[in-house]
Amino acid sequence: MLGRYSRSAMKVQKRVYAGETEPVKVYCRLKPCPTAERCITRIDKQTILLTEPSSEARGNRNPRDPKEYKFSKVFAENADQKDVFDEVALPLLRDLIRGQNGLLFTYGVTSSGKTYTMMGDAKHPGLIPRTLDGLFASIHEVQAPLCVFKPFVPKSYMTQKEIAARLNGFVIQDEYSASQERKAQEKLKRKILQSTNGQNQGAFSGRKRDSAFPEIQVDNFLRYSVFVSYIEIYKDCVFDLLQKDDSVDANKPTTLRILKDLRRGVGGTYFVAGVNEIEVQNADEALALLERGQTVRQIASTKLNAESSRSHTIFNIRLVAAPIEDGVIQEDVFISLLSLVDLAGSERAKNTENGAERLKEAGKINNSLMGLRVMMETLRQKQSSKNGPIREKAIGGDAGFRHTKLGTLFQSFFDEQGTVKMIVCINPASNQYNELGSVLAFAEGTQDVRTALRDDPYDTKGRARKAEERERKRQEQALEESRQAERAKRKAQEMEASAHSTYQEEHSKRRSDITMTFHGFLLHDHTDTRTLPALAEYLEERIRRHKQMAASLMEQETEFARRLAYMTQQNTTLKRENLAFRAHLSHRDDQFDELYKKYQSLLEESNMNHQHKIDLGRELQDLMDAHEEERKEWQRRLQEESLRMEEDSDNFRDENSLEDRRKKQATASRVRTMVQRVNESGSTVTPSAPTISNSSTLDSSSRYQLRKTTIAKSSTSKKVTCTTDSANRQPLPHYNRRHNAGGFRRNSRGKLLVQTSEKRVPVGTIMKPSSSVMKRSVSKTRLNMEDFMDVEAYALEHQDADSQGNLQTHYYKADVIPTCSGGRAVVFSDVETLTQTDPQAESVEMIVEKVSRR
Ligand SMILES: Nc1ncnc2c1ncn2[C@@H]1O[C@H](COP(=O)(O)OP(=O)(O)OP(=O)(O)O)[C@@H](O)[C@H]1O
Repeated sequence: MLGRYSRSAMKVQKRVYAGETEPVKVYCRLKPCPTAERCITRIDKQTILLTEPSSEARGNRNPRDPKEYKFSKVFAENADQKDVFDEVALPLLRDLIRGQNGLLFTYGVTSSGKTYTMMGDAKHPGLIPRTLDGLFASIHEVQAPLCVFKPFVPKSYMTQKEIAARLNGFVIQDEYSASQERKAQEKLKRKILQSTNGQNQGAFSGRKRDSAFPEIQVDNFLRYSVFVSYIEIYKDCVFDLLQKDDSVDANKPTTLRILKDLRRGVGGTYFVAGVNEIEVQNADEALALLERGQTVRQIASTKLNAESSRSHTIFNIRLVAAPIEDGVIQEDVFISLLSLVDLAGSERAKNTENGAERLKEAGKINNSLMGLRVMMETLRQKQSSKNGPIREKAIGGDAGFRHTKLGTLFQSFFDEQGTVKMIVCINPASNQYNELGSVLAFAEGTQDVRTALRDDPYDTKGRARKAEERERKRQEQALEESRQAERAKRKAQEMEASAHSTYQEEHSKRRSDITMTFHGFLLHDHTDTRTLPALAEYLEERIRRHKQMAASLMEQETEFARRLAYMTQQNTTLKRENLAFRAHLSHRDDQFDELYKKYQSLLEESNMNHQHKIDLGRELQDLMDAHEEERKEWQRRLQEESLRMEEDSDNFRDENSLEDRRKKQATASRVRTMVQRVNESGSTVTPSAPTISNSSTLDSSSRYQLRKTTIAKSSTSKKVTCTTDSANRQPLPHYNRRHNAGGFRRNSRGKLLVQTSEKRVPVGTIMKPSSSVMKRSVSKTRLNMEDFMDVEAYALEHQDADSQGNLQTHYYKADVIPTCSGGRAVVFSDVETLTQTDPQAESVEMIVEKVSRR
């Protein structure tokens, strides 16, 4: 619960300076109200009275008492924008130029004039355009060239501590690098400004400008630059309204990226990481960016289904300054920030339109506004205790700043970092009564919160100390130089004296020569014709020598002047080279940074790859180990198995050897009886001719019966039948058309080329193609390519001997197919083999012989 606010703040009116504290100043601005009935009356410059409207009071059993609220100043309904600027924003602008941070926000119910106060329009420019105009009017003579101040970019070799100390800060660039970046910066600005398709652009360019600004003292020993950024906070999400990469078109609502990272930067102020901050050189540029931001906001809000007034906007002006010495801007950079905030309208949920989304939105807005109120109240309570802490940090960070994005960004200003001011905008119409009580109570209570200014923000003491130090060094140097000059002078005097004495000696010698000679010229009278010509000759000689000496002196002078000019020229060239070299060096530095970054990332990648390689090696080793294990296991099993088989076969052999011997003996006696019988009949045994038969009639029990295989051509079934003994009956093979003696493509009508061996053994058997094919065949022993051109089939007859020495004739059959390149491909499709054996070789005697040998 928020407590009641006291008015003690009003007592603290005196201006405070660095190291001291001051209360948050709250101003009240009344919006012109056309209706007659109103609930707010301005009593005096600082007081307003809130009265319950008669319409409300009639239905209320307990009518509320009128209540007075006091503020730093109450602007009447007819107060113009300039009045508000002079009273509220001008001191903040002064502070900004003095290096102090400042926060100014407008607060109030929807449509109470917050945006009007902050922005205004071309005819009535609000606080932002006026602040920008005032700022540039003050610093234009001491403005640094564009891009001399460059936002700090962390380098890969910096430690986290070094980075943290300079985050969101600036560095100084040399002229060469600045000129390199200038074009890119201009291009970026153009791109951002053009990206709104010119919508709403330039409304402020024709704004009404004040003829003169109150003079603001600037430090002439500093050089300034201005950077602006513009963000929106909607439903506690931060959006960059100057984001550079999206073109903004009313027909194509843009998507604003959410920036999540709020960080503490240099000087302890919070900033939105990744926000686009643009250097501007005049108020028009800054306002064009502001308008662009507003257009983006309107277009984006259409997409978000939100009205622009449902979000908070923050326009940040950062003034960057650095001392200049001997025309060179020094590295000591000072930054001050002025945040101009247009808060979303505070309204009660019951006043919002129906709809869950709207209620949620209102809830978020009220949350952040309520967060703000809670923060203020906590600070107020803590600070109200005697010698209570001023800084939020000293309070222990429990003031609730970091619960919302808005709170986090406001925190810096309550942390010994600057001045805070608030304008509470009031619509005095009577229908606003219910809203105004809480708004005014909060606004009045906020005045009890104190903030502290930064102590010596431009480090005036430090700079004075440094200036003293420099002066001391300069004096010491001057003293040393004067001593050296004295010494040199003395030496020069000595040298001069010695030269003089030498000269004197020489001169006196010459003089004495002359004098001596003169002594010889003793004129007796003007008719002394002996002395006078000699004297004239002597004088002429003297004159000639003088001329010679003058010419030599002139020559020496010319030579000296030439040398001096040469050295001056050399010096200028060297200076220029030195400058170029420095620029080059800085460029190299940047390149080095880039390369170092790349090197780091490659190193990381290589480390990762190395680790990956180690992991893969380990995996491979594991797999190999597993494989080796498996192989050993299999070997072991194989050994076991072969041992077992050996044992089995030994047993089997033992069992069968007896049986075998018995069978052999029986067979031998049977054959012997047969032979005997044949001998008795007196005839010889000849193998029977092959017969066409469907079955064997031989004794199936005999292991040595003659198997007669007959190949027959059945005219009806065209099947090859194979007769075997019934015990070893095999499944009947099927006839394959390919094996037909034709064997070539069925419908082939082309010629057949038969290649036979030169030393062909005539077989004269069945292995011949069908007669129709044979009629078209050509037989050759040696072939060349042309032979294949007009044939469709090819047969190769090949003969050799088998392992028994029997003749084998192979008949390879192939189709000859033309190829696309005009050649011929030979595709073998079949082979017939005929083995011829001698039936005599298997005579009964031989069998008997064989059997008896076994
Ligand atoms: N002091 C004033 N003088 C003249 N017109 C005003 C004044 N204050 C506000 N207005 C007008 O009132 C209307 C609403 O004002 P404005 O948009 O500034 O309200 P707001 O508080 O910013 O609303 P929201 O919370 O919706 O953003 C505008 O048309 C504006 O021109």
